[in-house]
Amino acid sequence: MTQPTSGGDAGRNFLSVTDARSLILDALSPVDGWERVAVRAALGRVLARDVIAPYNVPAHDNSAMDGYAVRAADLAANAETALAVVGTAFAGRPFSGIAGPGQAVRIMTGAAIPEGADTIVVQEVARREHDRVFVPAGQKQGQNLRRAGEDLAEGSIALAAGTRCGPAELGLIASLGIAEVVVQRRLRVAFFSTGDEIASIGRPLAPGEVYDSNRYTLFGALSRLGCDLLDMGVVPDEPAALEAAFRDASLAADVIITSGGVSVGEADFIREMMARMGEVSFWKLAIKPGRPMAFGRIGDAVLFGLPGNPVAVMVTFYQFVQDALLTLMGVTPLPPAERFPVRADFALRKQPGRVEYLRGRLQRDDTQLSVAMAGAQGSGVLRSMSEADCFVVLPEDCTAVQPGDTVFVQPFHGLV
Ligand SMILES: Nc1nc2c(c(=O)[nH]1)N[C@H]1C(S)=C(S)[C@@H](COP(=O)(O)OP(=O)(O)OC[C@H]3O[C@@H](n4cnc5c(N)ncnc54)[C@H](O)[C@@H]3O)O[C@H]1N2
Ligand code: MOO
Repeated sequence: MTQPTSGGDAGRNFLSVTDARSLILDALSPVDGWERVAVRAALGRVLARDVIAPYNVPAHDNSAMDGYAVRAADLAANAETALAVVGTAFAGRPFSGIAGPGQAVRIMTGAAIPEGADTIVVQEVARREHDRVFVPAGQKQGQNLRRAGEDLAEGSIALAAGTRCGPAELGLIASLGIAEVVVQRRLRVAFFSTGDEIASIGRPLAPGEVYDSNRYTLFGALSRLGCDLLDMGVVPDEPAALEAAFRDASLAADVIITSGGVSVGEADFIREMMARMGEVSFWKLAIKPGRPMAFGRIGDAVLFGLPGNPVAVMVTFYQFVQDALLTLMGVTPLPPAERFPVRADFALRKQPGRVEYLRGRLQRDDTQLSVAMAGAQGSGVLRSMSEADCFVVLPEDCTAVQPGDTVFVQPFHGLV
């Protein structure tokens, strides 16, 4: 395991984002269990076994263009060559004869290359006169041909175990004639919100209450990952209720995600409860937002105690929890974090010693991409999260940003 290092902040030994990620990912391995599903049902699922190509793809040498299948040896180097057209090859209806010396076969895209032919001349350059075709000089042997096994050789790994299936993978599996694949079982994730001030939607707010948004955000994020969800609602700040919720969650799920109660407030029983029921570390991360976070285990379940602030939930989910869940789901390798440099269109002062995730909006003019702030940056302001399309990631040592500076952004597309 990586040794935690100080994230600065006046030497208060905050855990850095990099170390927290390593501590989490090093502690996790894929859950056991697989099932066999039909190709369509594999969308979003993780392959538990390699998919092996049962035959060559393409299965036979075939034409990449509509035109004429010819023998390169027949063609004159510097002059037009006349050939006798002896038949036609269609995709799915091959020419049954042989293309002999001085002969050509009319051929359509995808049709098998007739025996004897080795080159395709596209019809746009050929001149047809009755049963003869005139081929101009300058053709290259083997042109416009797709070779058998060019995409995948029989017996080779078409998709490795650990691949998460998207549309391309479904198509690839189908192209091999495979109807079912073996995938990892779905991850079971239990989640609840904590806090006496948190009200579920569907009733008016009492004074001092706020509606529960975190459970809806988490529902969205977890649903996209294809997890089996156990939504346990809002659990009040009462030891007996919290204990029952943790016990039930740890028996039913692989992962428990909570929000709220991980800081140091007087009503934050949840910290004590987590510590008593399992092996849980409480971290102060060198990050903003999302500073307090808990990670560990209760029974056999992996626990993430996320901070209560709604944007802190999203930042910690996407910077830590998502890759942890993908690891438990068996995804390997993890998709690389996409980051790219753009010009800042804003000014900002920043405390050193922590990574800040700002909500940004990418803007394009004719020549370059830049990023503006997406609105108020408080860690409870979900509106700017909804208006943003990227995180602007300011590293620990950054102390200020001026318009025109280069900053790194992490686009939501592909992340969220
Ligand atoms: N003395 C200190 N105070 C705080 C610290 C600290 O280090 N020392 N950290 C601050 C930071 S940063 C955060 S983030 C919060 C996180 O604290 P908790 O995890 O204990 O969260 P709560 O106090 O329960 O809630 C914080 C905030 O978020 C609202 N909230 C909570 N749950 C929901 C929900 N499900 N839906 C919508 N909104 C929710 C809650 O009402 C609070 O406003 O602590 C700081 N304090
Ligand atoms: O860092 Mo807290 O995470 O401000 O919201």
